[in-house]
Amino acid sequence: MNPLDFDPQTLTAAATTGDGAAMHRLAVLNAMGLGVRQDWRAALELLARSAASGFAPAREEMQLLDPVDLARWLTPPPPERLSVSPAILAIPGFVPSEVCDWLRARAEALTEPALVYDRATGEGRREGVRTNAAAVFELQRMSVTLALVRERIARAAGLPVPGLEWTQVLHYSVGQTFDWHVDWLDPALPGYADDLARRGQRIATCLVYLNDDFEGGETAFEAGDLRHRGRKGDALLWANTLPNGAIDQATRHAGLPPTSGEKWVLSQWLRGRAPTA
Ligand SMILES: O=C(O)CCC(=O)C(=O)O
Ligand SMILES: [Fe+2]
Repeated sequence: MNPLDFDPQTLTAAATTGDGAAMHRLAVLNAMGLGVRQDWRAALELLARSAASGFAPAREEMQLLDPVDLARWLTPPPPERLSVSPAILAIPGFVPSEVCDWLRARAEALTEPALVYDRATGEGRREGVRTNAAAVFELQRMSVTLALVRERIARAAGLPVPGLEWTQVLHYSVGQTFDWHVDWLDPALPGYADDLARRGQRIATCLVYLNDDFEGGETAFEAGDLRHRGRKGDALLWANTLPNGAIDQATRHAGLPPTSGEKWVLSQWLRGRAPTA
């Protein structure tokens, strides 16, 4: 199977001949509604068939999700409001602990440590000012499990799944930080014009804390001097825009550096709509 091939027809043909990798890829497309109409039942059926064919990644996901409680995945737990303006919600118990571990392990395999080349020693060393490292889960790396997490995030935010950017998992070692920033794209900057026209604004951000065995490392908001650190599996969801659609200047925030241990967090940026071609 061509690693770049995500054409549903090609995949369906391959799946008919018993190709487990094609079945898994089709499961992902059905879960995301990408190139096909979104169909969670079909996605889970394809995942089961792929696992039964012996395709190892599908078997792993089946084991992880077993038994898949679809209704539960599709119903996010009730949020707690941390702030009205900016609008920030905490959602405890958003992702099961074993799924957090799995996502972290997959990110760990992908994340390049944030090293800079030290001319004196010729070795890589950590640089304090360098931002945290990130693993991007683009389509090639997508799984039914991550599609379930993304679906749950979209539902919690009340925004469409096709508007979700590729999910990232961020990693912070002691002292590493995601410095003060906003997640909305500045409409005043010409460099963002094309992207804004095609994809729309980043209306919301959702974080899922994948571990909590570290000190420091809070998510901090300038407004109200808010600092938040969820437990493993908890989500933090906030709006980057005001109800009238304008960017919310009060959403400046940072990922503060852990003072001991390391922090793993899933970061999901959400647009308000599917991209135009
Ligand atoms: O790690 C954090 O707490 C903040 C992450 C963040 O700001 C982002 O992903 O946009
Ligand atoms: Fe951010």
